[in-house]
Amino acid sequence: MSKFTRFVVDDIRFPTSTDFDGSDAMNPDPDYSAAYVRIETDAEDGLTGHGFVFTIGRGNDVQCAAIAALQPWIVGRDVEEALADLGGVWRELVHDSQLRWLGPDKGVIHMAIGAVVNALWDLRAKREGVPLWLLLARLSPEQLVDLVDFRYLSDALTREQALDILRAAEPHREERIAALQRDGYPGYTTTPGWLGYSDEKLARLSREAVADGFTQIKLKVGADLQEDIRRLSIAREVVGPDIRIAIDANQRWDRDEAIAWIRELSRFDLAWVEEPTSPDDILAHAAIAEAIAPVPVATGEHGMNRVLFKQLLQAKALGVLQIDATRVAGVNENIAILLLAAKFGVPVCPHAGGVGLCELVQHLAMFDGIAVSGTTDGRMIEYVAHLHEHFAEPVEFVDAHYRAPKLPGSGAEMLAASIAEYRR
Ligand SMILES: C[C@H](O)[C@@H](O)CC(=O)C(=O)O
Repeated sequence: MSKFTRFVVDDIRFPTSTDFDGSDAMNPDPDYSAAYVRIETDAEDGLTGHGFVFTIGRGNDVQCAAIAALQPWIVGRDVEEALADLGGVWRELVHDSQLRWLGPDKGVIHMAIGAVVNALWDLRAKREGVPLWLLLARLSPEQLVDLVDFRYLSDALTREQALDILRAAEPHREERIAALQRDGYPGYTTTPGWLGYSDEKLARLSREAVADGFTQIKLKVGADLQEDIRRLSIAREVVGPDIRIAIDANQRWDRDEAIAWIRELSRFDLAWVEEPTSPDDILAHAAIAEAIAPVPVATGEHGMNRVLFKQLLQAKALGVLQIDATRVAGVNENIAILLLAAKFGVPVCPHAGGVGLCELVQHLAMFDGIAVSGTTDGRMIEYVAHLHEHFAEPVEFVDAHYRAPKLPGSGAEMLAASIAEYRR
């Protein structure tokens, strides 16, 4: 029997480097930051659980305060009991009437719960000696549905339907695990596409992406139409007709502006149009999706909770669903969203532009490919080539594929030296 004894929150900020830009139409100068939590126990194994929320600059103060406020919910409780029932812990935190009042199910408090839930999953995977993706991929369908809260979802997805999805994928799980360990999971890159890069850098990085084996790149758009046309002309010229180019407006447009702007850019043969408008505006997304078909709308990195994803799917408002490992309330809620996507037959291509998001979200995509959708067809994880060196198990990326993580845990643990150097 052991207890949770310490709960340490660190405000970690990585200033934008001269080499890496990271700017988009709504975030001109982002300082990538992490509101980072480490949970300790009095167990002899000395293992710790790590989780974080990706934020930008001073917003990290607010997020750290929200995570710190959750300490009384964790410290002092029994470790084995909590880790054996992470569905119960999730429900307790998300349905707590005092925390719920601050949402419900949205904003900094919801993301704070996500960081804590993810830290508990990190600890559980370390205790079981396996990477998180493998731990999840070997849970039974019954254990997986017990992690999910079907309240507010049952008009689109019931527990029984979720069980059917998971049972359908169950027979070939071990073959898919072997294939993942052999081949990796496909990725696409946003590295060439940040708004602040010169034409020369855009062309060079796009050329390098193709040489590195990528079949898709992503360009930020939405600040200026003529600039977008110029930058897309350069990228298309460099990569040729066979490489997919996705665009990402980071919520810049109103509905009708989005439709008109995208029509101007459609000559560049777009793979998808990401975050065209407010992430909460389901009807505008549906109208945009209808107007720009067959080019799919992609969204989700700012999706606040499972209910929003349910409605986006019900309204046919997205064609590519982008989960984010630190936006909703942790692993459990992302399992619910993966199940919803499978129910509606929509591919999941996770968001990973930020610090540590590649490290975390790869586990969820790999789990999806093995045990939920059971496929990687039409699916890719975003890849961005920066800040990986701060993590205990940085992503391993070979021939445009994520290699399956091998170390026990969720990938969230940062190196002590990096925390010491970048902590405020
Ligand atoms: C501010 C972040 O860099 C954001 O632009 C990332 C993002 O939207 C993406 O990678 O997609």
